[in-house]
Amino acid sequence: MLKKVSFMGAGSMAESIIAGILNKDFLTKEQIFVTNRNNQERLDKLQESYQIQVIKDKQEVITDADIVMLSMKPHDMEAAIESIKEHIQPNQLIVSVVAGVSSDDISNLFGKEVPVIRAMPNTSVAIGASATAVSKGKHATEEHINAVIELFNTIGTVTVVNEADMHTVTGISGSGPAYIYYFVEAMEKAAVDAGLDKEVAKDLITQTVVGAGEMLKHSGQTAGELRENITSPGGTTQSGLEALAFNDFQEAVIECVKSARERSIELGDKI
Ligand SMILES: NC(=O)C1=CN([C@@H]2O[C@H](COP(=O)(O)OP(=O)(O)OC[C@H]3O[C@@H](n4cnc5c(N)ncnc54)[C@H](O)[C@@H]3O)[C@@H](O)[C@H]2O)C=CC1
Ligand SMILES: O=C(O)[C@@H]1CCC=N1
Repeated sequence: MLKKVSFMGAGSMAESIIAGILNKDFLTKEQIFVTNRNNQERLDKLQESYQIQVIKDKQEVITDADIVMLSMKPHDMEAAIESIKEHIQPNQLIVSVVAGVSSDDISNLFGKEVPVIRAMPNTSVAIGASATAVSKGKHATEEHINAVIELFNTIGTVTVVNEADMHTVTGISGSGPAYIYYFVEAMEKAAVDAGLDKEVAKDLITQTVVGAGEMLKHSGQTAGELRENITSPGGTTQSGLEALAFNDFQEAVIECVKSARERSIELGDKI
């Protein structure tokens, strides 16, 4: 049973997770503590929005926390860990949502064998719809990973992966929502350019993405089968898909995921 969860980092990911777990009543606002590097205005805003415990003093934030959630950018991790490492106790679990950085490197930064679980959620945690992948570092136990699965299960699905696969996961489901939004932006632009009202376009495209997602989840068919069902020979879909193929859509998406994956590796290597 978690009594206190503390966030080191108060940016968009921390806020999304906090919003999600409060929404689902997984923790109360009295149990969530958050700090950041040095931005009191941001902490005040989070306090106002969620009535959580915002505290400037990093040691105070982590004291007695069952989970310390590292939610800063990779390049800020070293300084953040430096500021708390003396005060971390052996019974405290470190959960890192930071892209790229391995659990071994995190333990090394603490300078002790702290249990580390890595989690790669996406911003859909805010509405309880994340696809989160989790992996266990070598000093973490089954009990540790189960606690983290339970937390992220309240705000979406959870898949356990080997840590070596975290770079790929980051490239698909961590960054993934942004690719979908980029695709939607392009669809909206095409619709508006063709004279459709912006709001009408937005509503139609949004429901199209939601419906396609539901079909992927519930129809029992593969993406390829679902696509083929829509594609009448000589019809509009075929014509549209041919334009995508002519413009190297698949290659672009494959490059996109490869590039994100490689960046995750690079971010980890910098530690
Ligand atoms: N934004 C996203 O969709 C996702 C982000 N992530 C990971 O989450 C992490 C945070 O990302 P964002 O929230 O987007 O970044 P952000 O830039 O919005 O927030 C970073 C936070 O870390 C704080 N910080 C920096 N140095 C610190 C220190 N020394 N001590 C305490 N706090 C410190 C900053 O003040 C800020 O509040 C990144 O490592 C990213 O890889 C993971 C999955 C998805
Ligand atoms: O862009 C990033 O580095 C982070 C990791 C996954 C999503 N956002």
